[in-house]
Amino acid sequence: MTATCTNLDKPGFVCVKMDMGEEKEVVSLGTLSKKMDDFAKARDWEKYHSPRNLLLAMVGEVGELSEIFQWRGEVERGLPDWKEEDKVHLGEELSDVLLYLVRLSDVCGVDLGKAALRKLELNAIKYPAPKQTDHCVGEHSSDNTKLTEDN
Ligand SMILES: Nc1ccn([C@H]2C[C@H](O)[C@@H](COP(=O)(O)OP(=O)(O)OP(=O)(O)O)O2)c(=O)n1
Repeated sequence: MTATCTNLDKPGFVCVKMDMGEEKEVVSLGTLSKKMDDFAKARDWEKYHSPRNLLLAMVGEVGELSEIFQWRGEVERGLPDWKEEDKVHLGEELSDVLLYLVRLSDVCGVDLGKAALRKLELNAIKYPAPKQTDHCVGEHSSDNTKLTEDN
């Protein structure tokens, strides 16, 4: 990722220029956090958005998310056999969990993006990637990245 710019046509989206030159539209955690704050303020719901309430609400939504997978047996990546409406429902429940998580982090004064990046670094130290053998290592560093991403 090399540069970002605000996409004026699509509020909430940020256009990110990737290393290979292509552009991608993404939504930042900061945007979600701000929108949740606006949502709560507009309804005078800030008094309900205490850390404990938000945590319980999030856990409730994790339960709703779990129900979607309940009794289905193992599910293939990409959900190729799912109906479109089930995928939409999945997106809604995933969003509820994310929105409460973002809001919880916000009211606790935790910068979730920063904390998550730091945690990824700690994870990499705790679980080092296996050393690549001559057989695996390609000529370019991007080959090494690919190996890590696939793991
Ligand atoms: N006090 C509240 C209540 C709701 N929401 C927002 C965050 C969630 O994204 C969504 C949750 O709404 P519901 O509690 O109505 O839950 P569902 O949308 O899952 O509906 P249902 O439980 O009927 O399936 O609304 C919120 O911020 N604060």
